[in-house]
Amino acid sequence: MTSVVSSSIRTIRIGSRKSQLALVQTHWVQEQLQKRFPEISFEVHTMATQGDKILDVALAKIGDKGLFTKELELGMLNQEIDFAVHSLKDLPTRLPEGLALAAVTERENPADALVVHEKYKDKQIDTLPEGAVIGTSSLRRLAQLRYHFPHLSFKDVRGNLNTRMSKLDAGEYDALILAVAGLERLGMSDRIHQVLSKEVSLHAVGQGALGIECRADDAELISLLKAIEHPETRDRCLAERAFLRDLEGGCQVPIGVNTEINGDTLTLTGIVASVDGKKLVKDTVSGETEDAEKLGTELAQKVREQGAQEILNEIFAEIQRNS
Ligand SMILES: NCc1[nH]cc(CCC(=O)O)c1CC(=O)O
Repeated sequence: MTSVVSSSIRTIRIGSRKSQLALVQTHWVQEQLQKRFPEISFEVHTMATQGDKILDVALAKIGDKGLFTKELELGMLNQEIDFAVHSLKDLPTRLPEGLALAAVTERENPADALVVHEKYKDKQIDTLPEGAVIGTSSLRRLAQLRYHFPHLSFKDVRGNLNTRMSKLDAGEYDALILAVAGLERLGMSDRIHQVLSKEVSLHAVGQGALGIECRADDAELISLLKAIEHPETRDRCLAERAFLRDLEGGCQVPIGVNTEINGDTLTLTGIVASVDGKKLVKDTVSGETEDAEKLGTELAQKVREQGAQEILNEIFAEIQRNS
C-alpha cells in the first residue's frame, strides 16, 4: 500500500459527521494538523451517521453501539477517508477489525452541566422543586440524578444542542443536563447554569476528549496524528475505556467515571447505577499511568464484586424483554 506521507498525493481525507459540534471538532483537528504539517493538505469529508438520521427514538432504546461512528468506519475501511474525528464518548470501546484509536486530544472540562429554564434561574440542581422536569437521554445521568434527587422527574430529549435548547426555552423541560464540553465548543458557555460536581454526577467515559480513529496499518498517518495527542488525556481515557469495556454488554449502561493524574499516579473512580436510581456502586483505584488499562480492568472487577454485575444483568434483561 502507498503510504500517506511519501506518496505524491499529499492529501489526507478527514471524515466527520455533519452536526455542528462534529464540524467544530473536526475543523479544530484539521487546523492543528495543518499548522504542524503545512506541506500536507487535509480535506474534510462529511457523512451522515445512523445517529443523525434516527431522531425520534430514545437513545437508550436504540441501544446500538457505534450509532455515530459506523458510517465513518466503513468509509475508512473502504479507503474513502483516512481518519475520523469523534467525540471520544461516542466511540465504542471495541473497534472494528482493522481500525485503531490513533490519538486522543486534550480534554475539555469533562463534567456535566445543568442548564435551566428562565423561571428557575435562581435554582440549583439540589433546590429545583419536586416534579421539575429534567431532560436527558443518557441512562448514566438519569440513574445518578434519580439516586441523589428522587423527587425530580426525567424526560427523554433528542436532537442537536440547538434543538434541545429550543425545547427547554419553549417550556417542554424545566432543565437539561448537557456536557460542559459540547456547550463550550458551540459557544454556549453562557447557558451553563451549574457545573455538576463529581459527587452528583460522574461523567461519561471519554467525555470532553476527541478520539481520532484510522486504519490500524496506516503507520505513517498514526505517527502524524501522535503530534496532536495529549498523553495525560490519553492515559485517563484508556483507563476509563478499559473500565467500560470490561463491564458493558453491547448496550448503553449507566456507568460514570472520574480520573485524575498526579505525577505518575492515575486515580480512577467509577460508578455503576441502576436506572431506577435505587442502587449505586462506586469505588476507586490508583496506580501507575502506564498501567492505565490494567487499572480500568481492576476497577471493573472491584465494582462487580460489590453488586455492579447484578445491576448490569437487570439492565441487559430489560433490554432483551423490550427487543
Ligand atoms: N451524547 C452526545 C454527545 N456526544 C459528545 C457530546 C459533547 C461532549 C463531549 O465531547 O464529550 C455530546 C453532548 C452531550 O452529552 O451533552
